[in-house]
Amino acid sequence: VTVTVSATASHAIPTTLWGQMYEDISFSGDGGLYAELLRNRAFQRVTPGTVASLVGWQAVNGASIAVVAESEPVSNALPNALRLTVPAGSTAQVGVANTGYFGIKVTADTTYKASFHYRFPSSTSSGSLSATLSLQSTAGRVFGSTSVSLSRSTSWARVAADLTATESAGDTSNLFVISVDGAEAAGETVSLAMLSLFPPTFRGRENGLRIDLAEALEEMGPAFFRFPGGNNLEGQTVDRRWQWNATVGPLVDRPGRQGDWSYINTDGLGLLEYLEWCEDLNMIPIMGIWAGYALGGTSVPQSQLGPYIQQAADQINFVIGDPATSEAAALRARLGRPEPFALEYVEVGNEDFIGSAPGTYTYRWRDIVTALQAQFPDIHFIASTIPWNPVLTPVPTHYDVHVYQTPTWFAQNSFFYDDFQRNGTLYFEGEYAAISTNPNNIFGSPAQGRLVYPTMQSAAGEAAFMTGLERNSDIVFAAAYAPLIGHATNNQWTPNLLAFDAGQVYKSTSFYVQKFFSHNRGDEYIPSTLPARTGTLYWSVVRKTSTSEIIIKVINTAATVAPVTFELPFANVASTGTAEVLTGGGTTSNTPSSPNAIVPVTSTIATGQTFDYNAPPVSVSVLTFVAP
Ligand SMILES: O=S(=O)(O)O[C@H]1C[C@H](O)[C@@H](O)[C@@H]1CO
Repeated sequence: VTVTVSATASHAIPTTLWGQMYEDISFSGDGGLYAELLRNRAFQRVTPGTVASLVGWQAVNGASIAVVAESEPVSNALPNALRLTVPAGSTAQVGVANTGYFGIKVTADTTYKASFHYRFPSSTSSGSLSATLSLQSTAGRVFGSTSVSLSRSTSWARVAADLTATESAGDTSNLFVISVDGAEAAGETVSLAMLSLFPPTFRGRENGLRIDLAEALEEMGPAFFRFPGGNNLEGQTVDRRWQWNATVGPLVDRPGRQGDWSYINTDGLGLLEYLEWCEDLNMIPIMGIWAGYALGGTSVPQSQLGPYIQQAADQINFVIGDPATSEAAALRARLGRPEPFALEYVEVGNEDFIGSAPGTYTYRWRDIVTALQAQFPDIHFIASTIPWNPVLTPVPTHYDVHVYQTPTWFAQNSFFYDDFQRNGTLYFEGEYAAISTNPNNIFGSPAQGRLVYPTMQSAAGEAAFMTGLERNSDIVFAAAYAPLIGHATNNQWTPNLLAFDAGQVYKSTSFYVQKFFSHNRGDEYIPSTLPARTGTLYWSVVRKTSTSEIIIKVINTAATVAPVTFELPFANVASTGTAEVLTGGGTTSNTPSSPNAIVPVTSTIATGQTFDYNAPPVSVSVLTFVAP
């Protein structure tokens, strides 16, 4: 194929084009990006006395443990506590252990920050009781420990201590243990609440993020961050929706909620943490507000939307409001952030094209946006229905389009936006991923074609589609693969851009494609010969004006080499450039057992006003060279 590149750019590429969609799904937040190591740390939303109430916890050396509804709870938000009773006659170290979120990684010379609230409901003895906090293997090998002194007060007290591991554990089957001397504490009962164990966090932020996951997300070079969902914004019922005000302030005041992906969310990673994360990575937030529809099918009647619109206004004011005029903004100031954050985009709901949602979105969108646009005239509100269906007023300026499909669909639909009318509307390709090879059952099981991890074929299909998003970035202002993160085995959705377990992060083929495009976005699009719409070879040409570089992305979805000749109209094209190439077997994935099966390879290539490039079978190539 010969590709003739035009001399002039057609449009500027929005700096917001490539970013991340995040929600707590497949333990991507609790147990993943959020660095808290203890599972069920505050017994939030559990029913005392049930087996589920003790998930993550186990007795040590004969202690009796149970989650109870505390007669005097540690806070209004946290009604439950773990009651630990030391049996009479014991001489061992007796206590309770947490197994973490499917394991706990222990690294030598690392300091962990432990803390918990406690009280002795019926203190029979006086004086203080020494307790040992330790990190140990399930076989009892102690990697690090420290001791704290518990005053035998009947009212709640908080203890915090650093715990340094002196050796690394061989695997992640480890426990965090709180124990007391059985003889000294025989017969005594202590209540434990709001327990926590943090490893070092990304940029050392308190209540922060797991370093290896955060660094992988940073490596992608995202321009925006959409949160808090996705389904996890919506709730199965109205009262289970995500509520911003329940996710800010001291952890002891955060009640948590039943998330929409089968597990309880601690909400320890909350609105303020999301906003600080956006600033740390220089990402613009695309913030979701709840829009009156719960996933179980309930829409709030139009006459009852008022309080929810007010809650959304407060959420926005928490982000950008003036502490002098908004209570929500004053709360932000009290939490240490008087100055506003940057916010330009607010998405109204999520996937309101499902079930009965479109029918009520007409009034939900109208009443919400009419009220909020008046209060926040500089915010762009994004509609989450199918574009133009239903017809909405006020007319949306932005739509969020989602698609989960096969690798072939993505390659064959890279011209999806070429035929869209240019009427000022902008599009957010808010969720897309090749998730199955079975066009007749996209959302089925692995046995039915569902991908467990991205493959080279799925990544190449997505890359082909992304050349179309780049070509149409005059109307596509942002795009994100979804889901972003998922636990390798304990998940509710596959494939995920990043997989992880307690020990490490696994970067997928699709992760590298997202990184390729994000790091090589360029700032102006240069038209060229159009690829065949339903062929197997796709490309896009951009210019990075700051370095006078031309960047050509070439995607070959065929199993055979694709020779391409590029003809450039520029005078001084460098004679050599670099090629970053991701290629491998079409069905090959990076997995926990083969984490680096397919990784980018960089090489030098010959370039010039006219040059040839052989795109390897099933490959994504980024060719970069200077052409001043
Ligand atoms: O069940 S789905 O609707 O397909 O769920 C999808 C779409 C939804 O926005 C997101 O939360 C989820 C996976 O990323």
